[in-house]
Amino acid sequence: MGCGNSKVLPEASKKGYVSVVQSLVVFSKRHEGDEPKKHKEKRRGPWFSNSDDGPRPTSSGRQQFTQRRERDKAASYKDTFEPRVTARYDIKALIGRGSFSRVVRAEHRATRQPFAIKMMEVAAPRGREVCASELAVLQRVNHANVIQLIEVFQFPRRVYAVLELATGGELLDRVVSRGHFTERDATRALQMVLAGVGHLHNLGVTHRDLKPENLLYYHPGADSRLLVTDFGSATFGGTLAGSEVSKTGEQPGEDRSWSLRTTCGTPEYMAPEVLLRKPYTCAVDMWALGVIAYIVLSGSMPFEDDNRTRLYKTIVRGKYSFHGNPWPSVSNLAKDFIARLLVSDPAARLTADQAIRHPWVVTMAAGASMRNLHRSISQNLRQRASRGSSRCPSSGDAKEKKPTAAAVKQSSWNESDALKPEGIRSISN
Ligand SMILES: Nc1ncnc2c1ncn2[C@@H]1O[C@H](COP(=O)(O)OP(=O)(O)OP(=O)(O)O)[C@@H](O)[C@H]1O
Repeated sequence: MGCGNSKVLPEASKKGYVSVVQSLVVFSKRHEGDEPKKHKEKRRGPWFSNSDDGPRPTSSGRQQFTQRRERDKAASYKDTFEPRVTARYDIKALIGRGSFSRVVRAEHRATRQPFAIKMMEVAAPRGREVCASELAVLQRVNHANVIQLIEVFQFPRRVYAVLELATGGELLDRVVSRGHFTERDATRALQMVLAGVGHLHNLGVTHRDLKPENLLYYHPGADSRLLVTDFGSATFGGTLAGSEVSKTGEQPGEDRSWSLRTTCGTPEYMAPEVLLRKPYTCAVDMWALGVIAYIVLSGSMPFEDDNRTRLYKTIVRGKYSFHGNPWPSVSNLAKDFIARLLVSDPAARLTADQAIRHPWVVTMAAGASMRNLHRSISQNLRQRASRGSSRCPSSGDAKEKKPTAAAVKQSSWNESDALKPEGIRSISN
């Protein structure tokens, strides 16, 4: 993930390893209207060409080379897949790698439907914990804006999760590639994310690693759903009073503690209470959504510093500004929306249900197209990308990953970088 590969992992499910579905789960037909069908697989080009006119054209020679390389890689990965998996799915190409996973594009042999298969290494305890968190959540969720789990194959050293295949690219890729981006476009994207996150929170799930690269479009079409993905840090717990889970009257159990403590996530998106090592709730996701809204509207980060200690201090102080382009062109309502999410006091932060009803989201999504913010957003992202590339040499893994996330892709929390809890506390005093 970006520059750093190590992260503090969230706690494993106290129930131990989740029971996984080993037989085919009937694929829900709920989104028949927007199946990807013949949408082409997203080309993994860089965000920026030399001009502002969009991605650089790719020569057919280079395309052939890339396709050949993809095929070769797929062939080598295919060999490592369990025969029971390859008997049902034809492995087509490697999509990317995570800390404990490989994601491939695959085709169901009988139906020819495309899927993503996430192969998770579970031999080591850390990988097992991440896999358990991810599956525990994915087995519960069912929402148009959350990636859907289709089926799971479990083996002693590896678990294969068959997922909906998202071919539309990451949120920011689309912002950049459109050539035109308005507040209306931003609210449409945020509405979908808020709907997905609201569903998670109502189920008692806190995602804990919301960031633009974990928001994927289902297909490249303009009408695509946006999906919340990557549940490796997610957990049950942190539910706010009034959510469906708390309304059921269930008592907080071992697995469903009402406040969370583990420090995990990606530094630039971490809420102050996480950095302060206070017990926290799903409001941390709403802070992250405030950061995401800021980025989507400006191409810059509200909290940013090469020095992590200074970064954490800035976050804990809740210090950010709406200075520089394109902020003078952005509506006050949009700024109000962000300001109500980037609130240091988690209890005063908007919930997902409140945020989706914020006047900016409601009126702008229904309104006419507004000013084009695209040029400033692209410029800011490009500046970040060039700064980032000089301070974050790519790791071996990064080569396999989409280069598209370069500008805002952030390294995950690294314990060795962490402020001592007392250090952070002294900031707030
Ligand atoms: N269902 C999916 N459809 C399409 N692409 C996917 C899907 N799930 C994951 N990916 C892509 O596969 C790559 C690897 O994802 P994965 O979740 O394994 O790791 P990660 O989240 O990037 O890293 P980490 O495990 O360190 O958090 C990412 O680029 C991600 O966008």
